[in-house]
Amino acid sequence: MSNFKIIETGIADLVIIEPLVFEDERGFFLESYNKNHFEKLGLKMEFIQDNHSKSKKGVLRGLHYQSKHSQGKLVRVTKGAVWDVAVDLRTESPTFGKWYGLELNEKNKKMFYVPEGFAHGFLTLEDETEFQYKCTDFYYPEYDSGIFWNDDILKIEWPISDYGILINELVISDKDKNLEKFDYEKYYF
Ligand SMILES: Cc1cn([C@H]2C[C@H](O)[C@@H](COP(=O)(O)OP(=O)(O)O[C@H]3O[C@@H](C)C(=O)[C@@H](O)[C@H]3O)O2)c(=O)[nH]c1=O
Repeated sequence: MSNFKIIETGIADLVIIEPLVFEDERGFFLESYNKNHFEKLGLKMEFIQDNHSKSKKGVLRGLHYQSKHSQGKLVRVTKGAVWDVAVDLRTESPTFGKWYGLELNEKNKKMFYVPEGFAHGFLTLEDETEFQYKCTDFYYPEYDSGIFWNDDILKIEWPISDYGILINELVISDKDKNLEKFDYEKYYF
């Protein structure tokens, strides 16, 4: 018996994790990580940094990766909602350059494991969205890298208008507005 259910995405190692939610008259309880249960499901990783960000609706963060010290990230939303995206940057992977996206929100309580060798980003769909994640490596600003969110080759289908967000009202950091294009010839990982 596991407290977690794994859903495959079609991209190797990139999985959706549904925690078992125990509800009662007080509210709910869930395990957001359990080393033993994860290992029994084939998810062997060691987390060494936890992060938490809060964003208003229409914020787009990403697509980020570290060129060295690549981070695996176990991501989830504890308040609000995001549309979360991972891009396979593993040069030898049959799905190199492919992306997968899904909604993570406080109701569905889904988690997403984005392994090392991927770029990651998200769009917030509600105000006051809180995003929390565990990482398998530390943050190294000198290796902080990324790919432009609206890259012509990746063609990520961000559900911007579906949520009544106007493209020219997206809130994106200056750093993220100036990220590189995706390059099939580049060796990422
Ligand atoms: C990511 C990070 C940032 N910082 C600092 C640097 C900067 O001054 C401030 C904000 O950083 P950023 O603008 O890079 O934050 P943000 O855009 O939220 O970065 C995050 O985006 C998502 C999509 C990811 O996948 C994460 O791994 C991370 O890259 O926080 C840390 O001190 N440690 C960290 O681990």
